[in-house]
Amino acid sequence: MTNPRVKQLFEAAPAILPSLLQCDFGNLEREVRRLEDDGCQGLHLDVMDGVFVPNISYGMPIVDAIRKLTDLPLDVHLMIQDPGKYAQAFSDAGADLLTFHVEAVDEIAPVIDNVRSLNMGTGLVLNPGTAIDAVTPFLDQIDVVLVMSVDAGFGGQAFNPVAIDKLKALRAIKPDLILEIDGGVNLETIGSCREAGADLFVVGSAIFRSSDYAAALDRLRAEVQRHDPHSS
Ligand SMILES: O=C(CO)[C@H](O)[C@H](O)COP(=O)(O)O
Ligand SMILES: [Co+2]
Repeated sequence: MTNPRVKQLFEAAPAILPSLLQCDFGNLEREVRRLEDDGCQGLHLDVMDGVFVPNISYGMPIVDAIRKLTDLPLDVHLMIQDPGKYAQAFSDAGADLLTFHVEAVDEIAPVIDNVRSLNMGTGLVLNPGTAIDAVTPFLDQIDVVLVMSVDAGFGGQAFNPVAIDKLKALRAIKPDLILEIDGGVNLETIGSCREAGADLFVVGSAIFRSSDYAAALDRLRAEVQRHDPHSS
């Protein structure tokens, strides 16, 4: 991995990545500063097109605005049809790690090659109903598998435990693969994700519905530490 911000993010793992979907967009700079001050090691940006998922969030201009606000690694989760068509634009906007859904493309390999050629970290995303067989042929070509624990499209949904078995299976297949989990991750669910092998934890509601982000992040980090499979 040659992208220095992605390298920095992976070295920080296990790490919590706030999903900005539910942040206060009217005060974006204040939100980003708060998360930086609270010791976050990266930000998760959810791009939804109203086609691949039944919801629209934001696109390149917001990624670009956040890039100008911070040097933190930007993990851009594309929930869009035909992601390869937009890889260059998201690279230009400042994405460091670009993840796209296997369900959104007919041919996965050319999109991986496209993202890699732009020197971004590359990740494949699996919705809860998609088996890991969809990503296993590509594990040597990618940097991350993002396992969804909700159907992509909305924040604030309940955690689907099918993700736990997928994390364990992927960890068993490739012990050094970076595994990311997204959807319904909170104080009750984050520990089992860590035990199952997750390295990067996307958290939206459990941070942004709290009045004290720092305290919410500290509690989540303590729970990750408590469930670290490497500590006795
Ligand atoms: O990709 C996503 C939704 O499709 C978001 O990253 C995710 O939902 C985060 O929010 P929450 O922690 O509230 O589930
Ligand atoms: Co996401």
